[in-house]
Parts: sequence; structure tokens; C-alpha cells
Amino acid sequence: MNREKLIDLIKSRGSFLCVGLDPDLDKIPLHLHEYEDPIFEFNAAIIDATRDHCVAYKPNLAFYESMGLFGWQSLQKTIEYIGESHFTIADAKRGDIGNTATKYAEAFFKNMAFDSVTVAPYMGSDSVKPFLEFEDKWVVLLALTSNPGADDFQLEIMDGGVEKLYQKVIRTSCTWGSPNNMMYVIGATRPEYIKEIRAMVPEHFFLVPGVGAQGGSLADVAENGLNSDVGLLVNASRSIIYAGRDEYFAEAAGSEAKRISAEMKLILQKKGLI
Ligand SMILES: O=C(O)c1cc(=O)[nH]c(=O)n1[C@@H]1O[C@H](COP(=O)(O)O)[C@@H](O)[C@H]1O
Repeated sequence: MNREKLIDLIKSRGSFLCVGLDPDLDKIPLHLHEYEDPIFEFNAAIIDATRDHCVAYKPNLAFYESMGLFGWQSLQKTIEYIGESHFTIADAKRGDIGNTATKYAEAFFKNMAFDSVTVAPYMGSDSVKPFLEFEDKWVVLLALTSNPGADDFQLEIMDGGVEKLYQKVIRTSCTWGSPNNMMYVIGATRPEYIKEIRAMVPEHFFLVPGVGAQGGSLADVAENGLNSDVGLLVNASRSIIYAGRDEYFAEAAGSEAKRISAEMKLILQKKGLI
């Protein structure tokens, strides 16, 4: 999906919600275990219930890879089930030397029809650029993550310099691609940095995880991160997909997605963006 189509989708739906598909066999309702592929059944029900309220889906690969071959099959079926109506993010956090990176890119962009993949920048430009060679496909680069460990390196000034690591990552990487094929991961748990990062890269989209289960605030993220193209995809995984744990789990997920997207619509209207 190209940038224009993504922006149209967001503005026409009045939502910048990304639903994280992080299914865990220990958490999905028991009655689904009777199906041949419980993970896919769970995802399909969540997708049916949420698709009108969100613009993107982000399956996190760990939840599929942990189940071996069956997990990969569930992922493949899930991505086909979503189809082309939504922006899709393979949350794989890949990063390796060039020829290996090309194979990772082929895995997600050719073998599976994902629109984007999360990539770690720390092996440098040759580990990221192979992902940027595919038309209408995106790199979602880790910049300032939502977890407490971001303090260990990302928020540190390295080697007596003046920049923090996440600042160097953004300043260096923003020339590798363009706002048409690169986004940045900025955690919702660190809203105080979003404004500064928006000033550094005014046009890029940010994928913002960390609202819901990790406690980040949608209002704070929007206040600091919106740009004239909206420029945000805000992800929530557990708070949506496990909003209900019984046979009405899909309805509960749909209600939670609807609630968040209604809040987003109000924000966009107030800012005059829709
Ligand atoms: O790349 C990510 O998506 C990501 C980056 C980050 O900084 N923090 C973060 O939580 N994530 C992912 O976003 C999702 C957050 O899930 P919830 O906390 O359940 O909403 C998980 O799939 C995480 O792996």
C-alpha cells in the first residue's frame, strides 16, 4: 500500500488504529481449541469484529513462530484473510547483513503479502536498505521503543557525544528511505519525546505501540505526534484482542476497537484533519 492510499484510508475511516494480532493459545477462549487451527479462528473473529474500526493489523511473529509450522500456517491464512483493505505490518524486528536482509524482505513482501516489516537499525544501512527496494512496501524502523529497556541504550548519549542513540538512529536513517517507504517505531510510553522526534522528521509516519496494556495515553501521543497527513498508526494488542475472554470475545474486541477509534475520530475532527 502506498502512502497516498494509507492516508486516504485513515482519513476516510477517521481512525489511525492498528490492531495487534498477538494470539496466545493460553489466553484464547477454550471453545476455539476444538478447531483445527484455533489461532486462525481467533484472528478471523477478531478481524471480522474490528475491521471497520481500524486501518492496520500487526501480527507479532513471536506468537506464530513459537508454534512452529502450524504458527506459520496460521499467519499465512491470517494475512490472506485481511486482504488488501488494511495496512499490514509483520512485526518481526529483523536486521542482518545485506544478502540475509534480502531474504527476510522476500519472506514478508513476496512470500507473504505484508505491506511492511519492523526492522532493527543497529546493523546499519546495508541491513535496512534491502527492505526498501520493494515498491509500495515499508520499513518500520525501531527508534525509541516502549519498553523500560529503552533506557539502557536508546536514551543514552553514546561515546561522549551530544546525541542520544535514538536521535542518531533517526538522523542517520531518514536519508536511507523516504517518508513514502519508512516509518519509525516510537513508544506511546514516552510521549515527552514524541514532539521532539516529530520536529526531526515532520513527514514520516510513526508506529506507536504501548497504549492499553502498557499504559500509554492516546491523547498525549496525538497531541505531540500528529502531522497534516495524520502521520500516526497507534497500535493496541492485548487490550483489544483480550478485552473479553469468553464466547463473546470478538464482540468485546470490536467494542474496544470502536471505543478507541471513536476517540481518534474526535481528535482528528478537533485538529481539522478530517
Ligand atoms: O515493534 C513493535 O510493534 C513494538 C515496539 C515497541 O517499542 N513496543 C512494543 O510493545 N511493540 C510491540 O507492540 C505490541 C504491544 O502489545 P500490547 O502491549 O499488548 O498492546 C507487541 O506486539 C510488542 O511486541
